Amino acid sequence: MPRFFRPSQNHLLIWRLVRESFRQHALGYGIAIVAMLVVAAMTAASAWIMQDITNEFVIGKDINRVYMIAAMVAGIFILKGVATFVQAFFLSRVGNSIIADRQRKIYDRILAQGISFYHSIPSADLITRVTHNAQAARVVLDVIVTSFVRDLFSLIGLIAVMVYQQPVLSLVAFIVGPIAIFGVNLILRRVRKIMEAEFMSLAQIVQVMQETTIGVRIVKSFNLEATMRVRMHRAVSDVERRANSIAALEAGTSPIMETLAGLAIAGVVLVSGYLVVQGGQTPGSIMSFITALLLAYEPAKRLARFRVSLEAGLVGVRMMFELTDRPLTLAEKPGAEALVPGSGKIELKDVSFSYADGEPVLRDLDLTFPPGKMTALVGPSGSGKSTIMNLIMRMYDPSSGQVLFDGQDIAHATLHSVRDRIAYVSQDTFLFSGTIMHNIRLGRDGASDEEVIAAAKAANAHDFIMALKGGYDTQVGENGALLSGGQKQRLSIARAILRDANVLLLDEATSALDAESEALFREALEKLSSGRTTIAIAHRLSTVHQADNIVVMQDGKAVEQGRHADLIEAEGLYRRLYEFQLMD
Ligand SMILES: Nc1ncnc2c1ncn2[C@@H]1O[C@H](COP(=O)(O)OP(=O)(O)OP(=O)(O)O)[C@@H](O)[C@H]1O
Repeated sequence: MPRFFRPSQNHLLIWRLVRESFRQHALGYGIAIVAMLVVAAMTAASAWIMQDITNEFVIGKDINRVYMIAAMVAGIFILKGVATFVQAFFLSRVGNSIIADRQRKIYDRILAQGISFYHSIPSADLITRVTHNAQAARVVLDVIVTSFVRDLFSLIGLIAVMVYQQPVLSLVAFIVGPIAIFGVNLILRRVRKIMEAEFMSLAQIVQVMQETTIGVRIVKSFNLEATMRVRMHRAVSDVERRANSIAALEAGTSPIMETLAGLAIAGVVLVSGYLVVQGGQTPGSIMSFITALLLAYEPAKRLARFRVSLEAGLVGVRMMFELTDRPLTLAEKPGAEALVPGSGKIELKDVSFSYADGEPVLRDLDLTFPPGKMTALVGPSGSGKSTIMNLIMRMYDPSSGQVLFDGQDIAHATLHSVRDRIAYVSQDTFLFSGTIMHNIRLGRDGASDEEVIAAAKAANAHDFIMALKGGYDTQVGENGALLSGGQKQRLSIARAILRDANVLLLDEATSALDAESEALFREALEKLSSGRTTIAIAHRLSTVHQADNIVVMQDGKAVEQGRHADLIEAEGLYRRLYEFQLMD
């Protein structure tokens, strides 16, 4: 797991989280903190008043004082109840808003990342982070606020009562505290390790689930149910085991605390009994002291466990900052400007490129894609065809050289303006959840229903859409599961037609369509490509026949160029590919 933060930097992590969150939610936290201070004060007051209760009842026998004390007791508890409500209400509201906020921030950052980021982190890991890490931020802040304000101030108030009432007895209680804290801290290191491992197992569950749903056809047809079940059950058991370990560790703090507290309280009872019986002290003071001691136990216990709870949450917070702090893998240059629209001429000038630290995939490539013409890219698998498209869409920047749109280097343009010029029809059509209307309209935000229908007609999709029961309002299912391959392709053409960009990138599907679908698709494509700068990764003979120019790629270089007939005549690589019925 990549780590930006070492454990010793926990305090920096906490400080950053607290600073960012408190600044944004100052009012909510302010109200919750005031309410917590009231709770702390009322807790101390309830211990204090035990003195009066005991003394007046046992010794004073004054009925008017009893009324007054009863009223005070009622007042103290009502005030404490109201303050507890206010504190819980505002803390939850702020907490929920922090989760929502963090989720938005994590998602926005992920969305801003370049494509290589997505290849470096498994999607299941990202999904788990969006859901769990934001929760962790809330947990950590809740622990900090309740511990440092409510518990700490309650404890201070109660200790003040204890010391005031019985300074000597208080010493007995104070010896025990540090021992308990030391014992609990021994547990810390293991909590951190287990939490990190638990996160990985959670991501594993999401991953198996994703693969099961996306790959359900393969799972079923290859009888992979048993294999998937084993993977899932293993991941689930891992999470279960780790959750149990955490529970055991957290519960492990209780015996330490209970034993020590029991000993302390027994000691106090012994000494105080002696003081009352032998020393002639008033029972009221002792009662008040013992009440304060008993009430101090819970906040003291929570404070002692504070670091265990914090550590568990910090694992998620650390991962969250690690994700949101990651530099963008592809960013706009400062002062980037929108491309000035032109005829649609695209050039690659002396372009070399390699993915990450790998071998060069493109080498000193010079290519020109003339405006309004169709260029077919052909070549053996792995020769760099898709990489050329990636660079034209600026999914990556070249290692050296330039990609020019109408003479302008796209590395200096805004990403939006580059992609706005392009309509991309990918090999595997991707449909989003929603209706057919929605899916086509993604081509151009704000297009009217009529424009969508016109695009569908031009893409030869209108007739099949109308034959569906729901027409344009038919839900396509996850990634278009309810449509055929040919139908999905025509929808993606409709989307590209609607986009009306002057550059068309077409990554032709390798899988064959039936003759009718193929004919409908091809006709739609011809309409789409006419008058646009079209670059097609071609797997079909019909495409290369239609192309104005064919670029033959091999090992990252353009080894041949020309029209179909010329290349056949040249008897080079193209001819061999052609004789093998083209491409891969
Ligand atoms: N994201 C990536 N990270 C690392 N290497 C990659 C990545 N994508 C492609 N490659 C490598 O780059 C080389 C060129 O790949 P590219 O996809 O451009 O070839 P192609 O000609 O489109 O192949 P095909 O016709 O099989 O799709 C291949 O060796 C491939 O393994």
